[in-house]
Amino acid sequence: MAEYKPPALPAPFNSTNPAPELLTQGAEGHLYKTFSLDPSIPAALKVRPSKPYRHPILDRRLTRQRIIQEARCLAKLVREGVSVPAVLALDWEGQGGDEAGWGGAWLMMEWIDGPVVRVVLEQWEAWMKKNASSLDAAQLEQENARVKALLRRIGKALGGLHKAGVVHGDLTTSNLMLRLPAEDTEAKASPTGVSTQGEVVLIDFGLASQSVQDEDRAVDLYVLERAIGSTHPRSEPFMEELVHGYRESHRGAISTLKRLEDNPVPLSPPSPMTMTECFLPYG
Ligand SMILES: Nc1ncnc2c1ncn2[C@@H]1O[C@H](COP(=O)(O)OP(=O)(O)OP(=O)(O)O)[C@@H](O)[C@H]1O
Repeated sequence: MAEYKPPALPAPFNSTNPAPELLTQGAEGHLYKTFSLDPSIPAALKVRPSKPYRHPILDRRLTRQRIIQEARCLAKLVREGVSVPAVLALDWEGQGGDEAGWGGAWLMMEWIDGPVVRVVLEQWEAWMKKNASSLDAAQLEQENARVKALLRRIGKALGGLHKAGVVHGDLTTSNLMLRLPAEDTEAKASPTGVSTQGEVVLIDFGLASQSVQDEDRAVDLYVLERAIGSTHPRSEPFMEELVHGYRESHRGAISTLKRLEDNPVPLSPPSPMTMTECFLPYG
C-alpha cells in the first residue's frame, strides 16, 4: 500500500526545523507535534487542510469557523479554570499548502505530556484479561480502585466543563488525556505497569457548543458512557464512579443526571442554532 502523504503544511510550518511530526489524521484535521518559539517548548498543532471536493468559498468559511470556534472554546475554558490545552496561536488564513494562497487553517496549543485515556484503559484491560487470575483479592481490589478513581476524576472534569456552560459534542476516551505528574509512581507500583495518574485534560473541541441545557449535557454523558461500554468492557461496571464524580462537580449535575435517567437521549447532531451560537463571541 502507498504511504500516506499528508497535504503540504501552511507557512510557517512548511519551513520549521525540526519539521512538525504527524501524530494523527482525524476526520477533519491533522494533529502534529511541533514547537512554539523555541524547540525546547513542545506544542500541538491542529491543521485543517482545505478540502478540494468542497466549493472553495464554502470550504474556506467552514474551515475558518471550525478553527475559530475551537480556539474560542479553549480560551474560554482556560479562563474558567477547566483543564484543557491553552491556545498558543492560530491562523485561519494559512498561506502555502498544496495550492498557492489558501493553505488551510491551523491552531497551535499547549502540548499535553501524557497518554489518552483510551490507551491507558486498553493497556490495563489487556493486562487484566491475561493476568487477573494471578492477583490475590487485595491486589484485585487495588487495581479496580485505581480505575474507579480515574473514572471519578473524568466525571469531575466533565462536570467542570458543563459548569462552564460548554458541552463537548464528541466525548470518547480518545478525547480525554492524562497530564503526567512530575513523578509517576503508579506504573512501577502496579503489576500491570500501567499508570492511571495525572490530571484529566479534555481535548478536541471541534464539535463543542455553548449550552446549559440538561438535555445537551445528558447527551455528553450518554455518549461517553456508550463509548466506555463499547471500548472498555472491563471498566464499564465502574461507570457509577463517573456519575458520582460528575454529581459532586456542580449543583446543576443532579438535574442533568435525572434527565439522563428519565429519558433515552436523542442522539442527534447539535442543531444549527446551537452551532451558530458557538460562533458568537463568548461573554
Ligand atoms: N494538546 C495536545 N497535546 C498532546 N497531544 C495532543 C493534543 N491534542 C491532541 N493530541 C493528540 O492528537 C490526537 C488527535 O487530537 P484531536 O482529537 O484533537 O484531533 P482530531 O481527531 O484530528 O480532531 P477532529 O475530530 O476535530 O478532526 C489525540 O488523540 C491526542 O493523542
